[in-house]
Amino acid sequence: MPRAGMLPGGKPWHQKKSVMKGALEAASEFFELSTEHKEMFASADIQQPIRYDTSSRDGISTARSLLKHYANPLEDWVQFWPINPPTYRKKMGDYAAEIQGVSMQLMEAIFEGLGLGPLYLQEKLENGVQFLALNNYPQFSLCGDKVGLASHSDYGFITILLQSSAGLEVMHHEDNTWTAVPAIPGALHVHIGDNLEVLSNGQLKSLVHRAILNPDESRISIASIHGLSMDEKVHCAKELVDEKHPEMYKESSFQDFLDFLPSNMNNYKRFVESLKIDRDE
Ligand SMILES: O=C(O)CCC(=O)C(=O)O
Ligand SMILES: [Fe+2]
Repeated sequence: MPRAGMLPGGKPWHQKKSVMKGALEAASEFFELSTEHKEMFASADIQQPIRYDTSSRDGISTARSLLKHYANPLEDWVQFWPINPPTYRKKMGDYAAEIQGVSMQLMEAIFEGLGLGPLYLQEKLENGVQFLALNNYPQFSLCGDKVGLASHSDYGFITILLQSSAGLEVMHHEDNTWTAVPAIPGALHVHIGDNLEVLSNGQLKSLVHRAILNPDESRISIASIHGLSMDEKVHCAKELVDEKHPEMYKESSFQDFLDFLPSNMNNYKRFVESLKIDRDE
């Protein structure tokens, strides 16, 4: 077990806190620059496989802007990251590496809890996808929509989220009500994604969440999504399937999810619902 004052991953707490602070600074500087110099970010600075987007309604930029890029292994992806602000790659890289370590420790504990052993899928996760989604939300204004990001569940096994101020809300499975997740300085929020629901054969459920605009200030969140590599299929762990607990979900890969998204997302609250095997047929 981690000692008090330490997070899994080894570094003392105060060092991790400064890594988190650095990531929020880098994200905030990136979004400031990208708003001021849209043309620069539409061309040279941003290449595939990185995506920068901003949405506006009736010409007013009410909704979030976002930057998405891969992060693991860092040495393969960092070359695609923004070169401006100049500190971006260092600060976000330190954060990404730290969080990848934290995710490995959390996955060990989760697999142990499921009875699969702490080393289950370890190598595949070490070489798996880490996907960073940086979100920049404007302050809530009375004329706009209060929802900055509509309800969804994340793909992958777990998401580790850092928020600059409050805005994240999570939905209870039992009654579909929303609870706000407080923004505690230096705290990370972790939730379960669709892959872990499939792998655990339904023992764990992916969490539906959304982002609400903050009435007092603009807000940044950094979601780090952890999963297997792009084409690797995730299926129910065979150790968790028996006569009493038949396989509940079809297998799928990250790539299947990306292919599914554009046309189907409106039909399902969570991607994982499209994978459910109907046993009444
Ligand atoms: O901004 C937030 O708090 C949530 C972000 C999120 O859910 C995502 O990027 O998938
Ligand atoms: Fe999410």
